Order: sequence, then structure tokens, then C-alpha cells
Amino acid sequence: MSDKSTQLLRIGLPKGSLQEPTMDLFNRAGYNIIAHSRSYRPSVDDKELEIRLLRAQEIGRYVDLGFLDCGITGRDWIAENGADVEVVADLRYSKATSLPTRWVLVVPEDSPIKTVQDLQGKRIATEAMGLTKTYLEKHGVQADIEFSWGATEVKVPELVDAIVDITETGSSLRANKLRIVDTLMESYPQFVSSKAAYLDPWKRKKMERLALLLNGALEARYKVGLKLNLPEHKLEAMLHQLPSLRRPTISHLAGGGWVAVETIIDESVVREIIPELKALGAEGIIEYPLNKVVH
Ligand SMILES: Nc1ncnc2c1ncn2[C@@H]1O[C@H](COP(=O)(O)OP(=O)(O)OP(=O)(O)O)[C@@H](O)[C@H]1O
Ligand SMILES: O=P(O)(O)OC[C@H]1O[C@H](OP(=O)(O)OP(=O)(O)O)[C@H](O)[C@@H]1O
Ligand SMILES: [Mg+2]
Repeated sequence: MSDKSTQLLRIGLPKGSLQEPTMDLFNRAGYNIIAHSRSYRPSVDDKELEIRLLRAQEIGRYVDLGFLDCGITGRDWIAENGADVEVVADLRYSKATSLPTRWVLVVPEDSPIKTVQDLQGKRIATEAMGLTKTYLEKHGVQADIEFSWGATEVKVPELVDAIVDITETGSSLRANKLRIVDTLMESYPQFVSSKAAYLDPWKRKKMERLALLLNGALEARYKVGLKLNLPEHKLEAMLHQLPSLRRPTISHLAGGGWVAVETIIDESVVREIIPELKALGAEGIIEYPLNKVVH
């Protein structure tokens, strides 16, 4: 049927570590996803979208094969699978922070292994076999790499000498008394499309709009809006003292003598700035959250 209302974009989203932050991001981008606890086919309030929840490790491959039009998963797994896909957008979010995931070579704190060269003839466990193999080859080191189904941290030093695993905040490494020897890769999620979907004008446009809203929501994450009124003769001093206000919008208030100032700033500097504005003579200071910022 050529009826526009029947057009569908089939998107794969990651279950597991990235599920919650991904659902949260879609929510902030304006899509309400309702995922019933045992269902991998969540419903969404956009009839042009069809969502499938899949393991992060598999999404790249199903997009490459064209079973999904597009998907969101870690760049790490897209690379590991050698998936031949188009990148619609990089999405810089993570599980707990805004730090990227890092794949790290890790040993027990008291291990004699200090550099990759010390791994010669040793045993390494990892979920990312391809990444680890390429890394060792690059350094001319021969070691036994064995596939790990997970819970990899528990395997050193009894079962293997070293592991290659994921870290974000470092708390799992600290809890297991492990030390990083080297970083193999940094990864954020990527929004990827199949070659065919990318060539379909309707799907391409739909994906690009979605990417714009997702990135707009990410951009707004750590920013807030700030509004205040200031005696006009204090304006110069304010702009001079508070460069983090960047280029605010200034409008003149009726009656003269006062200006209204409006700007978007990093949430982290607000607690410094508000008391300074007050000290400068600002009144009616309001801070408000933002849903999206699109440049
Ligand atoms: N703690 C984390 N912080 C940020 N990103 C993470 C974290 N753990 C995993 N990821 C990212 O989520 C994706 C899936 O991670 P992973 O391969 O560990 O699977 P999972 O969803 O955690 O399931 P499991 O580990 O139980 O097999 C990867 O792209 C990875 O980079
Ligand atoms: O540096 P950190 O912030 O501690 O993050 C790293 C942890 O996150 C991942 O586990 P995940 O949450 O995916 O659970 P899993 O063990 O089931 O994979 C990874 O396998 C580490 O255990
Ligand atoms: Mg995991």
C-alpha cells in the first residue's frame, strides 16, 4: 500500500545495561514508551515506530541484515560484529553518567602484570574476542583469549591472568580490587541504519528527525534556563563578571531603567551564579529546566 499512514520504521533498542537510559532518553525526546515487564515489543505513542528490544550485542547484526531498519546500541558492539551499517547519529549517553564506556585490560591490583607485553603466554577472558585479538596483535603479544559469557571480573586471578571488560564509573573495578593496565576502546551508543532504510527517503527523514530530538534531549540534560531582571546600569558589570552567561538575550522593561536578561547555562555553574546575580542587584531570578536544546 502506498498510503502514508501505513509507513513504519522498525527500530531495535537495547535491553540490558542501556535499556533504562535509552527509555529515559526517548521519554525526554517526547516519545512515551510503555514496556511491559516480560515483553520485548514495547508500545510507543507514535504509530510510525515499531520497537523491538534486543540484546545490545545483536542489534548491529540485525540492522546490517535488514531485519531492523535501524537501531541504537553501543559503538563497541557494532564494531565487534563488523556490522555494515550507516551511522545516523552518535548519542553521547551512558548508563549512570555522561562518561563513555571503556573497554579496559584489567588485572588484580597485586598482579605482576604491568604492561600488555607482560601478557605473553598468559590467559585472558573477555566478551569482546575480536577487540582483544586485534589489540594483542597490534602489540605483537601471543596469549590465549577465551570467550566469557559475563561475570568476567570474578575470573581473575583463579581462572585467568587478565580480563578485558567494560568500565564506566570504575566502581566495579574498585569493588573487585582490580587495576587497569590499558584502555582498548571508548564507546558511546550509536543510532545506526541499514543501507536500505538509509536509501528510503521516508525512513531516512524519520530517522533524522528522531536523531535530532534525541540529541536535543541529550543537549538539554545538564543545562537550565535562567531569567532575571537587573538595573540597566549594572548590565556591563554583570556581563564582565559572569562570562558563563555567554550571550544572553536582553530586553528592556517598560518604564525604563531595568532590563530582563535570559540565557541558557550549564546547571553546574548555577549555584555560583545566582548568589552573584543577587549581589549585583538582580531581582526576580528564576531557573527552569529544559526539555530540548537544538542548535
Ligand atoms: N556500566 C555501563 N555504563 C555504560 N555503558 C555500558 C555499561 N555497561 C554496558 N554498557 C554498554 O551497553 C552495551 C551492552 O553492554 P553489555 O555488553 O555489558 O551487555 P549488557 O546489556 O550489560 O548485558 P550483560 O552484560 O548482562 O550481558 C554496550 O554497548 C556497552 O558499551
Ligand atoms: O565501572 P562501572 O560503572 O562499575 O561499570 C562497569 C560495570 O558495568 C557493566 O556491568 P552491567 O551493569 O552491564 O552488569 P552485568 O555485570 O550484568 O553486565 C560491566 O560489566 C561492569 O561490571
Ligand atoms: Mg554488561
